[in-house]
Amino acid sequence: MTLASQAFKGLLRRPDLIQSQGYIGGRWLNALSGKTYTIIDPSLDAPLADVAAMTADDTNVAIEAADEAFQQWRNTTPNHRAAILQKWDRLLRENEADLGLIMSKESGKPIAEAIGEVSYAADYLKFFGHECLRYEGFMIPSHAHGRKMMAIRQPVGVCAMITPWNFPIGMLARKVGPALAAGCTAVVKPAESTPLSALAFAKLGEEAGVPAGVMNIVPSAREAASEIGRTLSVTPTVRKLTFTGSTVVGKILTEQCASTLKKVSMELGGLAPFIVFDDADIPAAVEGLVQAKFRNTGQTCVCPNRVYVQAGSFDEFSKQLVKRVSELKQGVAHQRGFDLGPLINSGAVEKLTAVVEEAIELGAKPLLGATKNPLGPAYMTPTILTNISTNMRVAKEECFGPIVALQKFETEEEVLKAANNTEMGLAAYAFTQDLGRAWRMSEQLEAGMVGLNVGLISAVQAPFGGIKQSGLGREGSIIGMDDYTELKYVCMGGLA
Ligand SMILES: NC(=O)c1ccc[n+]([C@@H]2O[C@H](COP(=O)([O-])OP(=O)(O)OC[C@H]3O[C@@H](n4cnc5c(N)ncnc54)[C@H](O)[C@@H]3O)[C@@H](O)[C@H]2O)c1
Ligand SMILES: O=C[C@H](O)CS(=O)(=O)O
Repeated sequence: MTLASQAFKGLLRRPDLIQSQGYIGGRWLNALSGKTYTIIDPSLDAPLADVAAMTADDTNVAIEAADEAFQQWRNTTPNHRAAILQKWDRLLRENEADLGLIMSKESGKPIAEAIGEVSYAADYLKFFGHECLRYEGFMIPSHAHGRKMMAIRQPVGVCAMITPWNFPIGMLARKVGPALAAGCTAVVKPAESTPLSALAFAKLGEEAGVPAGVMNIVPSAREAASEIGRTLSVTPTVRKLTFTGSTVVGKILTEQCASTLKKVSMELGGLAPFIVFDDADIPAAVEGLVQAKFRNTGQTCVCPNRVYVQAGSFDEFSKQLVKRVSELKQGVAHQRGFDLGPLINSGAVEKLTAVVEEAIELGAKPLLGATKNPLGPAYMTPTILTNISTNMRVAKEECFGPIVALQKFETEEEVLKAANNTEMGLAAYAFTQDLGRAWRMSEQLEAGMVGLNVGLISAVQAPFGGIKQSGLGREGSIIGMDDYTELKYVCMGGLA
């Protein structure tokens, strides 16, 4: 009995969704090296599965398979592609309980959120399974008799996709959906911590009718990530690379892709400001912060990382926030009834614990938490700090975990300057009941996305992405296919 079959024994309606091999050219394959690596269940700090440890050699096979498949897939009709995406959508929803459990055990995401992510991923397939039916070029008024002028859209070709562990199916569907809808093919490198979700996604894609080679999954251990990334970046056959992850890796990939001048889209790190004005609905602002900050136990790119509360409401807001966060239940991610799970691994806890300790050494005061969590090495206690100064790491670094650093401000001008004083610009939030201020915040906050009086903003129909060093391009929405197509101008003469 394999490690995975033991770990998931009796838990899945579809045990065959657990795949430990890579998926290349429509075949489930071991790594060419024959090697595997072991992933961990962070809730239990226990081995979960042995997975094919693929490398650049396997990636080259996948690129060839995607290129071969592209020659046919590009010529399919939008209706054909739409039917497959819409069936895939249905299969994800039919199997959301199993997919959620798989994701929860490999990532530590609370089970209700994991199942919710499966629905979010299915929404992307549904959305682009309809978008591709209406996606068109345009006719252009001719300046001369006897001519017809038009612009047509054509698929870019083979697309490389590198995805993170915090939304292992959502981020994958956000890329695969528009790419396949446009007629492109894909080579996917999932995060080393969460390969099972990507492989289960591919298993259902196979059942939905995705042809061999159209989507290829190359699982790999962390030490192979850079060689696989380089291979995807420098191989001319790959015409686009889309990445979701940290800014530091995004810069490496963007630089590598310059050698073949690929299209790149980058969904990178965040450092979201969360601003609460005195005129805000304070209970609603507290709830909005809890929803935005503690989703996935604080491990999302759009989590607030800097919380600014105006002086007149600071004490009341702090009191209500401490009470609300104290009510959050933390436990084993794949068991129902918990709001918070572990972080992705014990290393993340060690990194964030050092950030909290540094802040306290520099004068920060813990209102809640800042204590060792007895649940296990990957668990971090929800922590609220006040008396924050801007030289603290907690005030200027992306803290991927359940840490809130509260900062007081006096004026709108002061907080806007502080909020924009960063090279990051993914999401930003402001709570105010003054309409003029709401518009000033939405227009002057330097971010790709702004939430006004709301903490949860992500949606498939919205353009998702950042500015400055939080990314390049947008995913989702009616423009979500643009980066997977080339616009070709056609001028037809001789028609007089
Ligand atoms: N903007 C968004 O939509 C979004 C969404 C989720 C996560 N993120 C960001 O991702 C970060 C956390 O996720 P993470 O820890 O998985 O990020 P990460 O950058 O460490 O890893 C992301 C992916 O890149 C791969 N990778 C790592 N080094 C690589 C290299 N040299 N070449 C090629 N691939 C490489 C990893 O294996 C993984 O698949 C945070 O900064 C978060 O803000 C952004
Ligand atoms: O980490 C952030 C992802 O983009 C997830 S979501 O789109 O905000 O749900």
